[in-house]
Amino acid sequence: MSTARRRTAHAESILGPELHARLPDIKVLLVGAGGIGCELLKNIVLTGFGKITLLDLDTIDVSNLNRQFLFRKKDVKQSKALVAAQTAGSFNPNVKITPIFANIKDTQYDIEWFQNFDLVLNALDNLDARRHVNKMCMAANVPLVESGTAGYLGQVQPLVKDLTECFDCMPKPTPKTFPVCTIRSTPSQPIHCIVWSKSYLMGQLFGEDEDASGELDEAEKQGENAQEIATLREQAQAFMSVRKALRTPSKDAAKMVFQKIFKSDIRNLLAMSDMWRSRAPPIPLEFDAILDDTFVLRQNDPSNGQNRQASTSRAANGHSSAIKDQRPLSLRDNVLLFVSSTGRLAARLQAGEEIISFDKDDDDTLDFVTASSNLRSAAYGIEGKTRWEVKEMAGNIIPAIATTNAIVSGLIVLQALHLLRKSYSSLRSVHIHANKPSVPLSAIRMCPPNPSCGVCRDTYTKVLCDPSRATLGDVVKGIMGDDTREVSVYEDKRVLSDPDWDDNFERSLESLNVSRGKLLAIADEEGEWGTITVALGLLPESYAADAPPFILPSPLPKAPRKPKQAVIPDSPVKMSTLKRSAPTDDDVEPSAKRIKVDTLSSPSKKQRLDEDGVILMDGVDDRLEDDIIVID
Ligand SMILES: Nc1ncnc2c1ncn2[C@@H]1O[C@H](COP(=O)(O)OP(=O)(O)OP(=O)(O)O)[C@@H](O)[C@H]1O
Ligand SMILES: [Zn+2]
Repeated sequence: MSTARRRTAHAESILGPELHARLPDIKVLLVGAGGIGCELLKNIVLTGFGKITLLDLDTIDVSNLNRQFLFRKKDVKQSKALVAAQTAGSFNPNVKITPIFANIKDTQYDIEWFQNFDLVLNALDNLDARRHVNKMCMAANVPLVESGTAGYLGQVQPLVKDLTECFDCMPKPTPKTFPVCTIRSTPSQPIHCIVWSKSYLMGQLFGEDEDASGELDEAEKQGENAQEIATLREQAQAFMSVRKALRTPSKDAAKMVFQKIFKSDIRNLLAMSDMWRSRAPPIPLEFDAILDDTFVLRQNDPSNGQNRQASTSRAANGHSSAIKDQRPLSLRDNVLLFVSSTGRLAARLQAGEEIISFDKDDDDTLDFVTASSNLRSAAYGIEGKTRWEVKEMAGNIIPAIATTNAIVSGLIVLQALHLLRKSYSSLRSVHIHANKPSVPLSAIRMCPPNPSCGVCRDTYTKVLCDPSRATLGDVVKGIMGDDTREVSVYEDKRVLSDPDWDDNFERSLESLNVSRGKLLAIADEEGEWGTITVALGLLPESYAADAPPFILPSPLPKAPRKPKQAVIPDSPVKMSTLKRSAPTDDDVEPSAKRIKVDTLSSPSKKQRLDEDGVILMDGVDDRLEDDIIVID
């Protein structure tokens, strides 16, 4: 037996000769080369897949090395796709892995590009990219295996257009929320202070210069304490001056920010005596006294974690074995960290960075959030957290478990093989509970598509065009042909026209920022007929310059009549309940209302908070599970 034969003997006997012989020619796209992606790449290479395209936008971080076994320390800062392809390529001399170091959302990865593949495997970590790939696969009619893990939990879901539900068939659960005043003025847990610092304070100081009044008006409408809202409004005004200080070279900017946030704002809140009848009032912090070690926060207060830490921190500092990030921080440590991180962030603003938002891997922002959330906690008598803990909580991290990734990756291959065999009745959505030995796996039959899904029920078609010359009207009228129904046209969440407003019809697609890779949705105004979604591609190079600047599909697509109503059973665990994926503004039902705009404005603060998994004002009783923000 030759070496090559011996290498594949097991795979061949498991797969059967027919499928085994096909695998070298199957073109598979693997999106993501992280925890699942590395494991899955190894699996598909060893199974015998021969033509693999591996795409990932990121570079290798030291923190990936504990579970992304295709990477070594020497590879840190290199492209994940390139290194993974190189390492796994050596496992099988017959495999061709094409690595791509890019974002799957880049417009060159359009429907035509997706149609090059027989199968797509997702190994992503965020909802936005997952939804994008789902849409592209539905439009290109390429089967997709979706997957995700969160600690001990995992899920694998094969998705086939017209046969199974797609990733977007079911609305995603709303993120966990906190009422506005819990975040803004009455925190009771460390997480409230962390969310305040990460989502509110960072935005106020280092984010876009915008007005919080809309959000506060809304809070007032919802019946929140009017006096409290008025105070919050005053605070918002005062933020303007500290924002300015941070943007001009000054030694005292950090102290000025400190005085405003931890002294005057707290004093203002204290003035509202009725707020503190049933709650312990916060204590304003004294900058100089803390640095001199003369500040007494709360005497004999057992809940005062940070005073306790203050007394032990000297000892902890002295311990050479103490791990920096896990060291308890005293009040003084937090003030020093606040000053240094505010200084670093201010320097970045002055060097031209316009907006700085929290990123758990950006030390300056992590230090700032650690220090400011701990200082706020101290003022409210809440225990402090170490930098390590803040990173976990603010980064919404559930520790990744290599075993769960390995189980998921194995199951992805099994589902992929069912798809290639077209044994659709064998397809299963599989849920993994790796910490429940009695029922570690549950397999569920696939649900049919949700008839009112705004993604997989669309009729997809393609128009090739020169976006600088073709107009919106060319495409819409061309696709509608002699059909005279009233339609609205959308690109993502933008409304480009509706039956009473067709001003954009004369404009070129380019001027509307609609080009290759974008999708135009033509929706029936009455909602009786399905939506036609047009994928835009480029004209062939040989196309005559004097011919019309677009090529319409032939025959023209016809959307089916929409069913009256749809009731689809929910599946027990949704991919979206799996963590480690930040929700985006897309985190709404697919058919949710769209915004009528010519140019998209920047997201509001409210929206940014939503993206962080926090919606202001909802359910006062919402609680956190294990101090982790379950965000989607
Ligand atoms: N839009 C995208 N295009 C291409 N690759 C993406 C996109 N979004 C996410 N990814 C990749 O998907 C992979 C997901 O892997 P994983 O969940 O293990 O995340 P990680 O970044 O490696 O680890 P962690 O987030 O836990 O530090 C990452 O390598 C990430 O770069
Ligand atoms: Zn769907």
